Order: sequence, then C-alpha cells, then structure tokens
Amino acid sequence: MAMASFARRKAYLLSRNCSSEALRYSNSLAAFSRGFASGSEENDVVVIGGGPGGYVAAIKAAQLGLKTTCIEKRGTLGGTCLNVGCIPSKALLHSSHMYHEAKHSFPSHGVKFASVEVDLPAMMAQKDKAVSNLTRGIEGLFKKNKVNYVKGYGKFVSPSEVSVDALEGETTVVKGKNIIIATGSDVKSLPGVTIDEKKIVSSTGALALSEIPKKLVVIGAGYIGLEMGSVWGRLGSEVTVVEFAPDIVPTMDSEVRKQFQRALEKRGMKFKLKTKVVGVDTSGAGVKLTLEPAAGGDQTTLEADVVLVSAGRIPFTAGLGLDKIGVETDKAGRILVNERFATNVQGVYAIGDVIPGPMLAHKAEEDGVACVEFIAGKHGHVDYDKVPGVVYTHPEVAYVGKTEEQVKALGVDYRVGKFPFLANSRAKAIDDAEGLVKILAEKETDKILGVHIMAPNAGELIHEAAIALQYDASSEDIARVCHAHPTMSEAVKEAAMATYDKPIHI
Ligand SMILES: Cc1cc2nc3c(=O)[nH]c(=O)nc-3n(C[C@H](O)[C@H](O)[C@H](O)COP(=O)(O)OP(=O)(O)OC[C@H]3O[C@@H](n4cnc5c(N)ncnc54)[C@H](O)[C@@H]3O)c2cc1C
Ligand SMILES: NC(=O)c1ccc[n+]([C@@H]2O[C@H](COP(=O)([O-])OP(=O)(O)OC[C@H]3O[C@@H](n4cnc5c(N)ncnc54)[C@H](O)[C@@H]3O)[C@@H](O)[C@H]2O)c1
Repeated sequence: MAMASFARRKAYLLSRNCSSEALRYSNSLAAFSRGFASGSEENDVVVIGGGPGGYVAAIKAAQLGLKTTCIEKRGTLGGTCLNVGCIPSKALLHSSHMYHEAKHSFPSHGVKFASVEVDLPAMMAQKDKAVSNLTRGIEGLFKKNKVNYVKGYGKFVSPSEVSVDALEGETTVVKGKNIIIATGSDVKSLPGVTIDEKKIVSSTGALALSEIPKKLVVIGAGYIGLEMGSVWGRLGSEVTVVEFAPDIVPTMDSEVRKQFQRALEKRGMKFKLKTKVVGVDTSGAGVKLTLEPAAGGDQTTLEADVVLVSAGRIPFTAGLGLDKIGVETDKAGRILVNERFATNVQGVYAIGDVIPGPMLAHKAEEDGVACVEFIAGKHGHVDYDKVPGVVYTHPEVAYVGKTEEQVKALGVDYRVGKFPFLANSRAKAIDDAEGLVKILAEKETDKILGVHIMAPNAGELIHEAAIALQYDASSEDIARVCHAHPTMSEAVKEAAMATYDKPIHI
C-alpha cells in the first residue's frame, strides 16, 4: 500500500512539473524504511509549529501514546489559519455578508429597517472573540491529550535537539526521537512593494483595518484577494483586483471560473487581468500604483487608499537552522519529503504549508495525522488529488478532483453533467439561485473524476463529492442515493443524473 501511494505521489509531482522532486522521491526509496527512531531522548515526537499541521500532529501523536511536545513561537496555538487566516477571514466574510444582505436583500424578503450601518469595531471584536475562543480551545485539547506545550522560537541544534528561545526569555533544549517541522508559510512580497500593514497590507493587515477604505486595490486574484476583496467590497470599498495571469484563481475549472468572475463583477468587483504592478508611490495621502500589461506595453496609473498584496505565500523556515542539520529544500524553499513525510535527515519530518502541495489547512491536518501514523509504525495516507478547495465568497466556489482542462489534457474520454441552481427548488425558495454543479466522469466506467460547485454553500455541498471521489464512485452511485427535498444537495444528485443519463428537473 505504501508503495502504491508513493507511486501516486510521484505521479502527482510529475503532473505538476515537479520532475526533479519526483526523481528525488524515487532516489530516496530507501528512506521509507526509517520509521521510528530509537534512543533515550525525552520526547518520542517534537513538533515545531502549532498551526493546523503541527497542533493536529501533536494531538494525534499523544493519542497514539507517544510522548509529545509542541513548540510555538506566536504565543497562541492555531497557526496562520486560526490567528490570521481561515478563521478571522471567515468571521469577517460572514459579518460583511450579513450587512450586505440586510442592505440589499432583506427588503425583497419583506424585512424592512429604518437604516442599516456598519459598526466596524464591533465587527472586529466579534472576529477577535472567535479567534481567541478557538485558540484557547486548542490549549485545552493539548491539556486533555497531555501534549507538552512550549512557547518560544525553535531552532535545530542537531537532528534530535531543538533549542527554544522561550517567550519568557530563557533558552531550553527540547529533545526528540522524531522531530516534525510544521512551521507553515508567510506572505510572498513583491519587488518594490513594501508592506507596512497600514497603506500596503498583507492579509494580516487586511483583517484588521480600522477604517473602510474608499478605494482598495488587491494585487493577486487568488483565494485571499477574492475573499478579502469581497469583505471590504460588501462594506463599501471600491475594489479593483490586479492579476498578472489571464484568469482569476488559476486552479479553478474554467467554465465555473467564468461564471464566478461574472458573479463577482455583478457585486461590484473590478478586474484588471494580464496586468502587473510595476511601481508603488506612497508619498501622498493614499497610494499611486503604476500598472503595465503583463506582456509589456503602455503604463497606466491607479489610485488606492489601501493596497492588499495577495500574490501567494512562501514556506517559512527562517531561523530554523535547516542548513545546520542539512535538510533539503527545493528552489521555492519548500522542504522535500518522501511519502512518509520524512526529510533526507534521519528522524526529521515536515508537513503542511512548508512542503509541496496545496497550501490549505485541511491538507496540513491530513499531513499531520499521516506523518504521525507513519512514525508510530502505522499506515498514513493523503491523496493530494482529492483535497477539496473552497473560495468562501458569495457565491462560494468549491471543487474536488480534476478540472475539465485537466481531464482533456489526460486524453481521457469523459462525460459532463451539469445542473443550474436556477432549477433547484430550495435555491429558488431562498432567492439565492446563482451557480451550478458540474460533474466530470470517465465515459467508459462512469467513475467521477472531478466535481465543481458554485453556490452559496458550495463549501458544504462539496463533501458528498469528496467522499464519492475517495471511494471511486460513479455518477450513477450519487444519482441513486435518496437526497432530502428541498435541499441544495439535490442539485448534486441532478448533475449526477445528467452525467450518466438525464436530469428530471430541467
Ligand atoms: C488570510 C488567509 C486565509 C486563509 N483561509 C483558509 C481557508 O479558509 N481554508 C484553508 O484551508 N486554508 C486557508 N488558509 C491557508 C491556511 O492558513 C494554511 O494552509 C495553514 O495555516 C497551514 O498550516 P500549517 O500548520 O502548515 O502552518 P501555519 O498555520 O502557518 O502554522 C505554522 C506555525 O508555526 C509557527 N512557527 C514557525 N516557525 C517556528 C519556529 N521556528 N519555532 C516555533 N514556532 C514556529 C508559526 O508561528 C505558526 O503559528 C488561509 C491563509 C490565509 C493567510
Ligand atoms: N479559502 C481558502 O481555502 C483559502 C483562503 C485564503 C488563502 N488560502 C491559501 O493561502 C495561499 C495564499 O493565498 P493567495 O491568495 O495569496 O495566493 P494564491 O496562490 O491563491 O493567488 C495568488 C494570485 O496572485 C497572482 N499573482 C502572483 N504574482 C502576481 C503579481 N506580481 N501581480 C499580480 N498578480 C500576481 C497569481 O497569478 C495568483 O492568481 C493559497 O495558496 C491558498 O491555498 C486558502
């Protein structure tokens, strides 16, 4: 089984043009036999980083009976995701959506107010409360599972020793038979664009603005740009997204992406695609950006009160001392691991955003569990081709498996089944019927290859498809499952019917 999933991982890397990494995996087959290190060190497992990868790995390790310590420099657990990522952004997405609905949709549902206004400090306080409750919750889980928590900056002294500059000031050395690097990622800066978290902000600054900017320019039409652009757009900012590539969210199925872009434009978001930012002037009251077509050409200018830099994230390994112990990284700084998440250094593992693969919290969690299971002599498994992606805008877009472009490139004969939410009774009942379900299945076997959903709650609907893909289900398998009525999920069933046969309601 381990060999089979090794082959899948190698195929995954090859499919993403990571041939040198794939080769490295081939060459390091011998490393698979490493497993559990021996010795008399204090901990069985030491985890550096308390994000979704690290804290989940630490809890799982403790649950498997391994003596575990987790080192975190931030002062709170939960990493990027809980502190300055997934959770605060979803809190603001929800609050801003409620405001937008109250202002624009409530009257048509017969709910009237004299006036609706934004109380930004209260909105931020609600977000901060959600974050602090959840981060404290993880500390509680650490106590419950007897994970030792050390607050401080960890750096390798040797492959089995981590020196920790504790937040309280003293330095200690934590020893481990196995050390897992789960140090996550950091914002990718752009040349000539200096982030000051006031006028030019990263996602962290965009989650804590003290005023609603009149004009917000977002650099990068990826997950962060579209989510944070949506938050401030709903609250009243004029949002322009500048994207280097010809399309928004490059990983999305292009048919769904087109509809998604239209949906965002309908809500006021403006896009400047195939465009690069070549200069930023912050000397005046606001920011003046100089833009140029990606392929070169005439320059134009764009004014903003705030600029959000969301052009991707890079692995974070600063100060960790990887060079001291000889851990290999690729050109992008990602730590290279084999399918057991083992690096080239005996007893040292890496998971989450700091290794190749999608930079997503749920992927980091899966890595963490699988890595620890390998360390404990069990079998772990993560299939990066079946990790769902969700953009939490309105409507949301969620997908799992292959896009139509990827299926075409594979040369597989396939069928497509689609069902629009305009024909779904629940979506019509709640007057929120923008979007569709699109299913791709192999023609010969009807095996589902990919599912793409645009809907208000696509991020919840996608898991039926994720389970189907995991179990190699056919579109007929989904279509023959009784779905409750009236639900948005019925659109998934109807799209499945449309894939192998005909839908009923359109
Ligand atoms: C604005 C934003 C929104 C996001 N929304 C989503 C979302 O909705 N869904 C989703 O799946 N993903 C989302 N992500 C991505 C998600 O946050 C990451 O994929 C996830 O946090 C990665 O987990 P990780 O454990 O690998 O790393 P991280 O969460 O980055 O955690 C690493 C931790 O290690 C600590 N650390 C680093 N170096 C050291 C050291 N030397 N010593 C001690 N501690 C150290 C850091 O302080 C950090 O807390 C979002 C990201 C951002 C920025
Ligand atoms: N809902 C979620 O799951 C969620 C939410 C936020 C962040 N994240 C994760 O965080 C990571 C970082 O998010 P992100 O939005 O910064 O990155 P991203 O990789 O999603 O998007 C970055 C975008 O910036 C563009 N870009 C790159 N350089 C540019 C330049 N110089 N000028 C203009 N455009 C440029 C890219 O073409 C791309 O479209 C993502 O990998 C994502 O997985 C996930």
